[in-house]
Amino acid sequence: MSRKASENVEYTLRSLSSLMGERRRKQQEPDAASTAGERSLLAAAESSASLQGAGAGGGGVGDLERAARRQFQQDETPAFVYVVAVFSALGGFLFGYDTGVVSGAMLLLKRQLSLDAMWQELLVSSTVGAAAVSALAGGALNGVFGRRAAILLASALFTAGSAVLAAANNKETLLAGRLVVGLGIGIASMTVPVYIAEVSPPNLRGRLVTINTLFITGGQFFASVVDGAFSYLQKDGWRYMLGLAAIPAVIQFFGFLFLPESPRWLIQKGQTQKARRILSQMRGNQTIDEEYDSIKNNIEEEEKEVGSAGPVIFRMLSYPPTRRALIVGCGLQMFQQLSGINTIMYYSATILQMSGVEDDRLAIWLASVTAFTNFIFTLVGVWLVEKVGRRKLTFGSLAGTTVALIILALGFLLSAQVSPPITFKPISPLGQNTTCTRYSYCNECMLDPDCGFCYQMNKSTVIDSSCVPVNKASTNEASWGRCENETKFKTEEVFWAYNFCPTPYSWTALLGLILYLIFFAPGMGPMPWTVNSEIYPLWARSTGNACSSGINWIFNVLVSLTFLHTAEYLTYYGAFFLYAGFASVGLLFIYGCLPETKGKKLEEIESLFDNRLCTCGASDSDEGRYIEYIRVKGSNYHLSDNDASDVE
Ligand SMILES: O[C@H]1[C@H](O)[C@@H](O)[C@H](O)[C@@H](O)[C@H]1O
Repeated sequence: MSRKASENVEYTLRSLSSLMGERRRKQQEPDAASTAGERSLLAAAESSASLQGAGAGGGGVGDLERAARRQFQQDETPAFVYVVAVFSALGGFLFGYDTGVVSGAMLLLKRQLSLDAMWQELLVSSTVGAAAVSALAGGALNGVFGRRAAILLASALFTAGSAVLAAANNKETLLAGRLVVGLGIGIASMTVPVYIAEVSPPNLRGRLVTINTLFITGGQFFASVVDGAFSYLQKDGWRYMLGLAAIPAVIQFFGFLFLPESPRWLIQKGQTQKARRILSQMRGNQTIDEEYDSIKNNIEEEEKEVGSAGPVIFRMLSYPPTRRALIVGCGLQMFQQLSGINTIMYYSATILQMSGVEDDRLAIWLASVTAFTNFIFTLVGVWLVEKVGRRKLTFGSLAGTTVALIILALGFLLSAQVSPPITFKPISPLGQNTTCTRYSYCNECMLDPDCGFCYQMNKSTVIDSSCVPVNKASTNEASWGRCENETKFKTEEVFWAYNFCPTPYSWTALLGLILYLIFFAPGMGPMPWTVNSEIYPLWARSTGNACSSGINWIFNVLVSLTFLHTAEYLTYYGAFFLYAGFASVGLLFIYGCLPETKGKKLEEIESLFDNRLCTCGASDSDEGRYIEYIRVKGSNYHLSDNDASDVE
């Protein structure tokens, strides 16, 4: 093929790709029209290329294009990108570990340090509260100091917090340690998905960001195993549980000393030379010119369009596409928490006990089966995200979650309906007033956190049942009476139920629990994080993620802190019906407002929010559309005129 012909083709394809890569200029321009425009441009380029090829001696350009296409398909993502993703996702692991481990640690801690209910609650929720604050503040941190610095800070906080916790000698020090760890979790939760999204190639972005949630659920599973293992070590077992997190934190810290900054952030800060080098490293044998140009053009255009004056959050709110993206991002995070995932995880031991598992330790181990199910099905999400896309995966997942919540609620409802009556009212020892002995049915007794149900079994019927106060130091036994201790359980042949009632319908709740995790884990678990990492333009990315992660943590605290009270007022089944109601509203929201971002370049995604909010359901037919950018010629690494600024 003649040189001239090949130059022409390169020119045509180059102008074509820059035309397509260009962000939508007019926000009023309808999506469908421009899509059609892009399609016809592609077709036009293809026909002009083959015409030129024919003119230049037959089939040359066709060959060239085919070769380019082959090359494009063969391009392999360098292992380095995976290394970077895995090291970053250690942040997710720590997030999961530190939020998961506390329930097991608390069982031992409350005995050893005689913690009352307020202190127990404080130690659990202080971490989540601190995470909310630092996630919100993490936006500014990320914007000014970069993603790498934020991740380094998060791992330093994790390490310091874990060391303080392992060495703590009183509850105040424990609280300080939990706060420090919480600050680390918040920063990691908002930075890691952004960082991974910014270094990933578009075709792998969803999968790599979803790996972060896989690490979160992996951390929760590992925490439950550690809890089980150290629960045998009654004295100081909690020190190991809380302190072990320092190991992955140190690994991440040292790893990140050698890992690079996000090239997109560097370009934004004008360090273009360094950015090119890192981008080349991340893309291996693929050309980076087009990606680099498109990031750069994008930043310049955005600065022109949105300006750079005033706080980012105000600019985001006054610019319709980012305002819509923010609503979608925060909405997704809010509905993730409102569907009750953390209540399910936290109370899985209780739900399992309800289904007939009476041994406490067995329930702790079975809770790790719950965490394992959450982990394994997140893996299904990692596999599905690039196949079915974010929108279908999230919608399908939430639909299944809603059904599972209804089954779970029905399980509790049935159990309450056939709740065994209280047939035996013991007299409390002198000076011990209690409300427990006033209840007439087990389900009333179970909803009172101060009381437990003590009963005997005659074949499969509950007999001689009473409601008595629970031992404050251990919910495994009553504070007095027939269920006072293990020895009495044997001599009196009684059983003790705290937080549940023995009924023949408990399996329904177990079925609901399993279905819940199977549906929630692949979609609603990871997608809010994944989608948020990609829907904001660069200038708004850290702030957007800070806000949405903050919302996630705020709703996390609200839902988990209010669960027991909600259950007290609405009963258990009422609480799960309420979550099912929230999840149904979430379904409408996702159907109407969540666009598909699969396969798109980060720079193109903003245009998905050009249209009025809640019109996404209408553009479903466009979902399968995929535009492939092919560069025929180009070099990976060269100095451009403006790059002289930061040559090292
Ligand atoms: O995506 C994660 C994941 O689903 C976890 O299991 C849950 O505990 C978190 O709250 C959530 O943000």
